[in-house]
Amino acid sequence: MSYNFLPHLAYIPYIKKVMIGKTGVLIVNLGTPDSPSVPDVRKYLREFLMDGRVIDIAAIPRWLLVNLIIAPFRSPKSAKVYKELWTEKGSPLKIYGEANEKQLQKSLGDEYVVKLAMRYQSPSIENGLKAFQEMGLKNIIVIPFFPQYASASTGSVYEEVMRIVTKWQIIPEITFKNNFYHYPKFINAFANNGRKHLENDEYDHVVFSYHGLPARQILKGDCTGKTCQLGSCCDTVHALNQHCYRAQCFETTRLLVKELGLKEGTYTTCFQSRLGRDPWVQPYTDDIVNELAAKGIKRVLAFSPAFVADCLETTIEVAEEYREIFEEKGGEHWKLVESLNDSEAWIDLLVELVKE
Ligand SMILES: C=CC1=C(C)c2cc3[nH]c(cc4nc(cc5[nH]c(cc1n2)c(C)c5CCC(=O)O)C(CCC(=O)O)=C4C)c(C)c3C=C
Ligand SMILES: [Fe+2]
Ligand SMILES: [Fe+2]
Repeated sequence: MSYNFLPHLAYIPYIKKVMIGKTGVLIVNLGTPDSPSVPDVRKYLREFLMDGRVIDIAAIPRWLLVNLIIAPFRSPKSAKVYKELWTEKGSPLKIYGEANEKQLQKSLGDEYVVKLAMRYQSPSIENGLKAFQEMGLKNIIVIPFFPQYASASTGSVYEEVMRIVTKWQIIPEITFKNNFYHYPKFINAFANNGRKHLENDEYDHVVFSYHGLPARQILKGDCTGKTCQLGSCCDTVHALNQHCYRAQCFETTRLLVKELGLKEGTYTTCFQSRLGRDPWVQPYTDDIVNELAAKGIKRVLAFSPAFVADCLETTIEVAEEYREIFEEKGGEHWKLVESLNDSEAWIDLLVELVKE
């Protein structure tokens, strides 16, 4: 029997690229504009807000709302704020994401291939997955950088990953990490960042401010249709409300409070970044800031545990805008606890999420 060896030589260039047996780790954050210019911010807001999981109304009214109202009017205002946030190296959300990609790759070693993706703008989920596909990886782990599950964040990342891989001939094993708000490594990492402030300074009150969500998005996720009334029902996480974003946020606060040894009555959970006129999950952070100042509270430490990297929502909204409101109303000191950013503790948690 003759065997022609030569055609196989044609595969040699691919042998370098194909990494059979390795695991791909796609770390995904929300996304940020390419630059703080008005056109780039407009492009980002359009892509972000046209996502039906973010503005969950019918496609035509959503298109009209985003393209005729929100994007044109909000982009110049948001661009101004992004300019304030921007550093020489770019947007903090992306800088920390790129650092995390390198740090996690180093910690995991060459059995894994780590790639950063953004749900909106760049680097895209599509390009990250395409790179994994070309490498012929054994399996893929997707880690959305959102500690608590929400359809608008984690759910949207899942949908985008599935939209892409359903077109593939071979779909490898894919693991999605749904949330990690209750992992001791997550709680300890945030608590340790806060503890440094609490030990060095006096505070009268601690605020835990989470990204808000339209109330209906939570109610739509209630599998029983009657478990969640957005009130004290979110005070515990149990089998029927385990995916309720608001319940997961309250549980995050409880675990942080326990770790920090805070006394009842000295802390508040609230929700920031309301957009539009529909009711969002309550209490609203701006109301709480006003109430605390009116009660004579002078010194507040603020945590933002819905974000794993400092970004517009923390550095500008929590650290600056709420501080300004608080000080205008008679408060004296308002301080944001830094996020997990590029800390070792965050990378340790990511390693646990990959290896568990
Ligand atoms: C309907 C609107 C919005 C929903 C729902 C929403 C949910 C949601 N968002 C995050 C995380 C981030 N959001 C960020 C910015 C941001 N969010 C919205 C609106 C909704 N978010 C807007 C319009 C913006 C842009 C800022 C502005 O123009 O004012 C960011 C910061 C990005 C950055 O570049 O720094 C993050 C992160 C989560 C986790 C979430 C659901 C729980
Ligand atoms: Fe947001
Ligand atoms: Fe709930």
